[in-house]
Order: sequence, then structure tokens, then C-alpha cells
Amino acid sequence: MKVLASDKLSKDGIAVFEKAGLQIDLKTGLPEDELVKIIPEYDALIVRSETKVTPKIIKAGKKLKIIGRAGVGVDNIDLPSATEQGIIVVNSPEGNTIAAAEHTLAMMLSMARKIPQAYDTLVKNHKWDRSPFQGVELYGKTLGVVGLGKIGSHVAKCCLALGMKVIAYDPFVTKEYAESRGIEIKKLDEVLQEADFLTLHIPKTNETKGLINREKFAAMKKGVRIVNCARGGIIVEADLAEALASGQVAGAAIDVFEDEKKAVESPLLAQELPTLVAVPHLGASTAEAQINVAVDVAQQIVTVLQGGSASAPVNIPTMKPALLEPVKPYLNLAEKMGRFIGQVVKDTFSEVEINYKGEIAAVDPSPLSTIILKGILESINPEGNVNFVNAPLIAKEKNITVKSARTEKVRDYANEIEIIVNTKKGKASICGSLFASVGERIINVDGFTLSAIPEGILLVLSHQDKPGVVGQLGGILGEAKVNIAGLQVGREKIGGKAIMLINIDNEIDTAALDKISKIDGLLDKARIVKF
Ligand SMILES: NC(=O)c1ccc[n+]([C@@H]2O[C@H](COP(=O)([O-])OP(=O)(O)OC[C@H]3O[C@@H](n4cnc5c(N)ncnc54)[C@H](O)[C@@H]3O)[C@@H](O)[C@H]2O)c1
Ligand SMILES: O=C(O)[C@H](O)COP(=O)(O)O
Repeated sequence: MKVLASDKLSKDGIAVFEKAGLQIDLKTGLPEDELVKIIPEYDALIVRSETKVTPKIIKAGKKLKIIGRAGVGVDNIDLPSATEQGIIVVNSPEGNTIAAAEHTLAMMLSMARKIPQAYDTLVKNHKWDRSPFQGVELYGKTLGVVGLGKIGSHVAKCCLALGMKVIAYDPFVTKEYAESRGIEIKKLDEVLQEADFLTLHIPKTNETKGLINREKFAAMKKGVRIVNCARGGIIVEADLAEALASGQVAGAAIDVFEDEKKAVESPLLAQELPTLVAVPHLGASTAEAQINVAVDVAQQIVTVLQGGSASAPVNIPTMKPALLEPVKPYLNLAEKMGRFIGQVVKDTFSEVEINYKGEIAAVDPSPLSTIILKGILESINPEGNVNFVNAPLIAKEKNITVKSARTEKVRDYANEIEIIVNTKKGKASICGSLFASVGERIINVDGFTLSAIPEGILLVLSHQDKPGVVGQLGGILGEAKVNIAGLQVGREKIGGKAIMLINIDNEIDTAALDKISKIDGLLDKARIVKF
């Protein structure tokens, strides 16, 4: 297994790979074409914000299983392409929170007290001049926070301690969360109108790109001061330059730029703006944060490459450890049940209905639904490279929807998972249960109760309940030298329809399978399920 780090990475992160016996190559500053050339050799890619992980690079990464972002923002990674290719993307959601929040405070105070400008005058130009550098205090002022997540909340806490009033806009945060921290939640317009200082802590997305523009600056208090330690492009740089020049905005502290490779060409740097404080994306640049993010992401990559699950997957929300932990015992059973449906149902279907019953209904079963879907889809198309990452997307492309329901009520078993699909020919279903004593069992197929072990190879026969069926089957399997490991029959009534599940120890050839399908009493072709 080989890992490529295409941006600078702390040596503590490198050590994690070395300790796990993985080859780690550090090749920074490569253009897209170079990356496209070398990426096919790698199983994992680790980046910071500099590498733009484009669809071209992702497509070329034939062996890529995981992309790790040693930091928070994943706007430099083409997530739809990664998901489509079944590549898991992970980040380090908490590794640089403190660094970014403290940097925000440093930028805010520098801007308020004009420290960089005063430094230039004294240290660079050797001039003792105090009068241009009178600043303003934070104490008693209103801070508007846009994005009250991890960084925004820490900034708010520190600013409250400095004696500021804090108001915030974040549509995904509850009033209770904010109020318990002494923060008032308001609408975006209100925050923009009331803030003396405004700080942004939102991700860059299609919704937030260009969010703070000329119109928004005009609606702000005259003399507002703005900090952006989130992402370049959330503020329209040309509009900010204009607002700084006119004095509508009294100061701006900018850590991030829309195009950081060409930051020097930004409209913000095209003219001398004395009220601008700007640095080259240093929010996460502390010794501590760089160790945290590198180690965090390296450990996730090692875990995933060794077959485990990531602690911070970005593009498979159903696989977060907190959700995964309570359903872990059922993962195998769910995947096998999905494989059963995918191999047994030969007609197309557009809806998968999953019912969780008993103990399992008490927890969020969404990871199981993803695993069932993966089992179904990979059985329908074994060449399709289906995995947990791309299964929901593939289902969407195939117009297959997944519906799930939960009930804690049960009749005979402590827990049950039922999968139902409706095809043109009718309904197909499987029901499974996990027993404390004997483990996984298929307890019902198409309404017929039985108790089969979902293991190895299973022969599935739908037949009339009449003498001789088992005898003929035994003869054919014996002749084909296929050993029977277990046999279960479920029937509706004596002489009625029945289903037979036969665990066999070795592969069965098509000739023998054809013979079985012609047994007197068979109602459908014999089907094979491989778990
Ligand atoms: N300058 C740096 O070096 C640096 C370092 C770390 C993070 N960041 C940036 O900061 C951002 C925030 O990081 P975090 O760790 O606090 O993330 P987070 O996920 O904890 O918080 C983001 C918050 O933004 C909110 N949000 C999302 N869309 C919004 C919208 N349209 N309007 C208002 N709120 C919205 C979310 O509800 C969430 O509470 C990251 O996405 C990253 O781009 C920059
Ligand atoms: O989103 C982040 O984590 C920060 O912007 C840090 O980016 P960096 O890893 O390039 O310093």
C-alpha cells in the first residue's frame, strides 16, 4: 500500500504511516498533470488546502481508496467525483479549531489596533510616529459571528470574555445552544446591520460563495470591521476593496483568498489599502494544529486501508462511528441479506423497503440501510465497484429508492431485519435475525419461515411440497460431487408452495444447475447465492 502526501505534512503524520508499514511519498507543489501521471500507483492521497483534487486526478486514481484532508475545509476536493468513484474522503474536524480561533482573535486585535501598519512604520521604515495608529477597543462592541460551529463558537467564547456582546447567524444551530453560551441567534440581515465587528466561520459551498458582497456591505453599519479566517471567495474581494476604500468598512483582516496561488493579483492587494490586514492563509499554522491534523488523518487512512472505518468521513455521513457503533453486530447480517436479494431477484425493481424490528429499532439503523444497499447493488453488478461510499449514489442513478421503517414490537424474535422488493412478477422478501446463541440466521424468505445460515454458497429452490423433490436434488448434487452442508425447507401447507435453502460446500456447475431446474415440482429456476 502506498500513500502520497501532495502538500506539506507534519513528520508526526508521516511517522504514523511508517509505523503501520505503509510507504509514504512526500511530493509537494506538483501541477495537475503531474499528479494525474503518478496518482495511479497510490492507494491513498493526503492533502492540505494547496492541492486542488480535481475530477481528472480522482479519475486517474485507479487504486485510490481514500483521500485525507489534513485540516477542515474540503472545498479543494471534488467530493462528487470522489463519491462517484467510491473513494472515501476524510478530514480532521477538530485538529485545528483552537489554532484557527486564536488566529481570528489575533487578526481582529491586529486590525483594531493597526499593529501590522505600526510595525511597518517603526521596524521597516525606522519612523517613530504614533498618531496614525489610534485604534478602537473590542470591549463593549458587538461581534457578529456568521457560522457558529467549532471555530465560531470558540471565537465567540473568547470575545465574550473580552467584554463583547456576541450575536450570531447559523441556520443549523439551535437557539438553546447559542443562549446557553451567552450568544444571541439572529437573522443574517440583523447580524450584518448590528455588528461592529463581523467574523466569518462558514464552509465555502455553492450557497456561501459570494455571500458577502457590495449589497451586504451597504447594509452594514458604517465603519464595520470584518475578519475572514474561513475561506476566500465567501467575500467578493473587489467589493471589499471598494468598501475599504470608501470607508464603509473601517478595517478588514483577511487570512484567505479566492485564488491563493494568485493571491497577489487579488483586487484587495492591487491598491494600497491602509485599513487592510492580510496574511497568507495561516489559520491552521501552529505546531500543535499541524501535528493534530496530520496524525488524525494519517490514522484514519491507515485504519481504512487496513479494512476499518474512518472516524471523520466527509462523504459517507451514515458511516460516522457514533452511528456505526450501536449497529456493529448487525453489519454482517445486513450485508448478506442485501446480497441475497441482489442475487435472487432477477427482475428490475425501483424500491427497497427495509423494516427494522425489535432491539435494533431502538437505534438509528441508517448505516445498515447503506450496507444492505451495497450488498444488493454489488450483487446486481459485481463489476460495478460498489462500496459504502458510492452505493447511495448508484442507487439514485438507477432510480432505486430505499424506504425504511422501525418498530420495537416483535412477535417471535428479539430482533429482525426485513427487506422487501416489489418487481413486475411480484414481491420478494427476506427476513434475518441475529441470535445470541447461534449467530446470524435467515428466518423467512418470501413469507416462508425457516432457519438457514447465511454462509458460503446457498442454493435457493422454489418448489411444490411433494415427495421426491429432495431425493432428486440429492441425486443430482451427488452426481456433481457437491456436498450438502445444510438444508432448510419452509412451506405454506402440506402439498402447497415451498422454498428450500441448501448450503453447499463447493461450487456447482451450470449443467447440474440446469438439471436441478428441471426437477419435477420446481416452480422456478434454481438460483445460487454467494455470501
Ligand atoms: N483559515 C484557516 O486556516 C482555517 C482553519 C480551519 C477551518 N477553516 C475554515 O473554517 C470553516 C469552519 O470551520 P469549523 O471547524 O468551525 O467548521 P464547523 O463545521 O464546526 O462549523 C461550520 C458552521 O457553519 C455553519 N454554516 C454552514 N453553512 C452556513 C451558512 N450558509 N450560513 C451560516 N452558517 C452556516 C454550520 O452550521 C456550522 O455550524 C471551515 O469550513 C474552513 O473552511 C479555516
Ligand atoms: O480548512 C482548514 O483546515 C484550514 O484552512 C487550513 O488549511 P491548510 O491546511 O492549508 O493550512
